[in-house]
Amino acid sequence: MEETKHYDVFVIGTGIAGQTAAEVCVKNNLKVGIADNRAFGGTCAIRGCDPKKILLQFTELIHKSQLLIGDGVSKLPKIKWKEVQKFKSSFTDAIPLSTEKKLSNLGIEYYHQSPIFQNDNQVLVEGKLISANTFVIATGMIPRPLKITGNEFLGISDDILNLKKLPKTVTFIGSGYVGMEFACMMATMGSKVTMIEHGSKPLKQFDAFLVDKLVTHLETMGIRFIFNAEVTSVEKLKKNLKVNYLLDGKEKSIKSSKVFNTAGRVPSIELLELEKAHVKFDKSGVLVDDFLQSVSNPHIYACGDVSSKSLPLTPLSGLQGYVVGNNILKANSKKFDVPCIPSTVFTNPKLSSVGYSEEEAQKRFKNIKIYQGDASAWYNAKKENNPVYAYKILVNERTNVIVGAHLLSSEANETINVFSMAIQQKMTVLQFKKQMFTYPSYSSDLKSMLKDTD
Ligand SMILES: Cc1cc2nc3c(=O)[nH]c(=O)nc-3n(C[C@H](O)[C@H](O)[C@H](O)COP(=O)(O)OP(=O)(O)OC[C@H]3O[C@@H](n4cnc5c(N)ncnc54)[C@H](O)[C@@H]3O)c2cc1C
Ligand SMILES: NC(=O)c1ccc[n+]([C@@H]2O[C@H](COP(=O)([O-])OP(=O)(O)OC[C@H]3O[C@@H](n4cnc5c(N)ncnc54)[C@H](O)[C@@H]3O)[C@@H](O)[C@H]2O)c1
Repeated sequence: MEETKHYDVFVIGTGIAGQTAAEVCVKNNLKVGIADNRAFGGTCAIRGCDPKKILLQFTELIHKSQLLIGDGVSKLPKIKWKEVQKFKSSFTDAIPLSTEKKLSNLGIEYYHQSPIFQNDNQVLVEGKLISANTFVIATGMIPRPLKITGNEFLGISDDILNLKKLPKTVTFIGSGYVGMEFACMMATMGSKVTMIEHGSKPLKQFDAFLVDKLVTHLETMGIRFIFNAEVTSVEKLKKNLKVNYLLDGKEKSIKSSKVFNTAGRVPSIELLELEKAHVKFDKSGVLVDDFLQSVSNPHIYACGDVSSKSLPLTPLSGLQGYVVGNNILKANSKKFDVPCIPSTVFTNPKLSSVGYSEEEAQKRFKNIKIYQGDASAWYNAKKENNPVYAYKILVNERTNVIVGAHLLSSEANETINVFSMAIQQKMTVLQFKKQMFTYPSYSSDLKSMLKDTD
């Protein structure tokens, strides 16, 4: 007979969503347990946003220097990749232990295994049968395995982040956020990069006018894009990997020393045996209602990337963890309203977006006004010799309220936050133009983007 244990709340997953939900509950005197089957700390801190940005700051240094060669820069900085990796590891290596310490100090008991549901309110973990009044599923997402021969030769984003040296040639299958960011990083560092995408363009969620400009720029950096292609298999050769694909019905192939699967991520639910707990799920994740409670089992909530109501972004996962914690404490008192959430693809230049896309705004409002332009001749871009700078701002014509902003620039990840606040505050163009910004700065350009041209 297994040892049994009971918790008020048992959380599965120690990423931002799971940690936030657990913390809210334990700070309100509930008995909380948590489990993770990998090192504690989650994707963002160990295998995602944070280590990625550490690596990218070095490639950004190279990119900025490349643009200024002959105008004051005579030689590109020499990046020692081994040292870069060591620096990055000094952040990531510390996360698991500090997370365990934090959980322990809060009085949360933890387990290092994937729990397996036994029934509606019991799991088996580390040989213990654990019951809880409420379970929180916060297991995030994992790369979607490609069902092709040779899938085992493909690397994933974890492998890219830990590369000991940069490959001379590299192919990415899939050109979403992950593929585009790492392709840009490696191309800047001198790798010959090919992107194979089954759609007709990359970054489908982003504004086409800006995506086209980004792609054109990345092509001038040497990245080769192959669109509308279906990868059929990957073969291991003596030195290289060979990717076979179909393009316009013709069989083609490309060789490179590394190939990465960047074709999207799927909810990490396979090991949990959710069927035994009557938890409904589909390809979007655990099906939840507006309170982030399972639609089929009231003992269970889901938050973060794994919930059907998430957009896989760190700030949203944290917010969902907070909502779940509060709904456990105060019987479904907080609905999860999708906030106005900005997002950035960290390429060079960066592509950022907040609020409605042009297509969404067209559907939602009778008339919209579009402020769109190429700002590469503006001072900010020119002082960097940066050939790419563009924008599209959407305004509800009836009310003059700003409803969407899309930016492509070296500082778009910061300036998009200004538009995010404006949209949340339902600012009109006039109110926005009354704001004062520092000069010279990319923020000071934002008002100029809202100038009437006629
Ligand atoms: C390469 C990369 C770069 C990214 N960059 C950004 C960025 O710049 N900005 C941004 O906003 N977002 C970024 N994201 C997305 C962001 O990392 C996620 O949205 C966020 O980490 C999700 O948090 P979470 O808590 O929901 O899940 P996670 O952080 O993934 O945590 C889930 C935890 O559950 C554990 N787990 C999984 N299955 C089980 C199981 N069966 N049993 C027990 N434990 C389990 C995992 O080990 C993990 O620790 C990036 C993602 C990747 C992959
Ligand atoms: N900067 C950020 O905020 C950031 C960075 C990385 C990831 N993320 C989050 O993680 C999520 C996952 O990112 P991702 O890049 O893994 O997925 P994604 O869904 O953004 O992109 C996957 C791409 O692969 C393509 N694809 C799918 N199957 C394919 C196939 N068989 N062959 C060729 N191409 C194929 C898709 O058409 C798409 O363009 C994102 O939605 C994002 O929310 C965010």
